[in-house]
Amino acid sequence: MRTIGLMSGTSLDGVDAAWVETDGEAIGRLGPVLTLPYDPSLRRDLRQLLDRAPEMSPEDPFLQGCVARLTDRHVEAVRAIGWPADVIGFHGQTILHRPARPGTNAAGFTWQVGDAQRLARETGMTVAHDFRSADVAAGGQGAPLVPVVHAAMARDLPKPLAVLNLGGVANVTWIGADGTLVAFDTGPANGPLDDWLRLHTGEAFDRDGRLALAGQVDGGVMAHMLDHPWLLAPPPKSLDRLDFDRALREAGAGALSPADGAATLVAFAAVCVAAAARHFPEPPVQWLVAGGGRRNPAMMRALGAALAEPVRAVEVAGWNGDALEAQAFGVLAARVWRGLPLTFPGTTGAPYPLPGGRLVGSLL
Ligand SMILES: Nc1ncnc2c1ncn2[C@@H]1O[C@H](COP(=O)(O)OP(=O)(O)OP(=O)(O)O)[C@@H](O)[C@H]1O
Ligand SMILES: CC(=O)N[C@H]1[C@@H]2OC[C@@H](O2)[C@@H](O)[C@@H]1O[C@H](C)C(=O)O
Repeated sequence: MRTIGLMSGTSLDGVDAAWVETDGEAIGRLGPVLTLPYDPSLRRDLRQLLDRAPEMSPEDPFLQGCVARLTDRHVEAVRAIGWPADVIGFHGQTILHRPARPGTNAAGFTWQVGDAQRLARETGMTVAHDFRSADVAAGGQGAPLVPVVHAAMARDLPKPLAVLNLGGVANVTWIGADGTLVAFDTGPANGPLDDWLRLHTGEAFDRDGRLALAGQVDGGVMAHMLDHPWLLAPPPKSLDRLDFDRALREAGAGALSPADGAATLVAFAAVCVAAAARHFPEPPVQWLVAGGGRRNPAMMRALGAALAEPVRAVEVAGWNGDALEAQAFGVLAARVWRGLPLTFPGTTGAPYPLPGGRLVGSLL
C-alpha cells in the first residue's frame, strides 16, 4: 500500500510527514519526508492544552479551535508531500495520557486530539486514526506503538539491538535475536528541558546542547531523582509528557541556575535510559538513537557515559531519525487497514497481540 504517516509528537514543535510503501509488515519504497513547524501561537496553545486537559471537556471551544488549527496543518503536510496514498496514518496530538497503573483497578485513559474526518474530507484519502485507545481499553499502556515498526526496519541488523527515541519523552525498543520485543518509555527526554529553556531563555529548546554543556550536574537533585520508583518499575510502562514535572520540582530542580538545571535534566534523561537497560533480557550490541534529542551533543555525551554499549544516531543504519515516527505511522496505518496487531504483550502489556485504530473514508 501507499501510505502517508503523520506524527505530532510531545515536543509540540510541528507535524512530521512521510510517504512509505508497505504492507504493514515489510517496508518497501521510502518516499518524501518533511516537517511543518507549528507557529509559536499554536505551539503555546497546545502546551496550554497539556496543562488544562485533565479538567477539559471535549466540547471546550479553546480545545476545538486548537484541533481545527492542528488538523489544518496536517492537511497542509499531506498536500506538501504531494504523492498519492491509499491510507493516511494520523496519530493526532496526545494531550493527556493516563494508562492503567499495575496494581491499581482504575481504568486507563489516553487522549489524542485531531479531526480525522476533516483530514479525510480535505485530502480525499482514507485516514487511520485513534491508534492507542483499543490497547488502553484492553489494559495495555497504549504506548509505545512504534516498536513493531522498529523491528521491521531492523530486520537485517545485528541483534540484540536497542532503538531509542529521544522525543519529548524517550522510549526504547529492545529486539532480540529471535524477534522478541521488549519496549517501554524510559523517562523524560526533551520535554522538561524544552520547558526549562522557554522559562529561562525564551528559546524553544537548547540548540546543540549549549546551555547544558555550560552547566554542572547537581548531585542533590540527581540523588533525589534516582530514588524515583519509575526507574525500578518493570515494563510495561508509559508516560504522560508532564509526568516528571512535580518530582523534578520537589527534588529542587527549579532552584538551579539555568545552565546547571539544563545539565541536570540531560543527566537525568540519560540515567533513565541506563536504568531501562536493566529491564532488557540481555545487553544490546548497540543503541541506535532517533528523535530530536540525537541532535543534542550534551544528551549524546551523557548517554555515551551512562551506557556500556556503543550509542549511535540511526543514520548509521541508513534510517532517517527525524522521520522515523512519521514513517512508522504510515506502516501502522497499513496494519490498521489489514487488521494486523499494533500492540503486543512485550510492548504495551496488551493481553495478546492486539489490533487497533479506526478508519475514516473520504466520502463520510
Ligand atoms: N539541534 C538540536 N539541539 C538540541 N536539541 C534539539 C535539536 N534539534 C531538536 N532538538 C530537540 O528535539 C526535540 C524534538 O524532538 P522530536 O521531534 O523527536 O520530538 P517529538 O517527536 O515531538 O516527541 P515524541 O517522540 O516524544 O512524541 C526538540 O523539542 C528539541 O528539544
Ligand atoms: C501517549 C503518547 O503519545 N506517547 C508517545 C510519547 O512520545 C514518545 C513516547 O511518549 C512514546 O511512548 C509515544 O510515542 C511514540 C510515537 C510511540 O507510541 O511509539
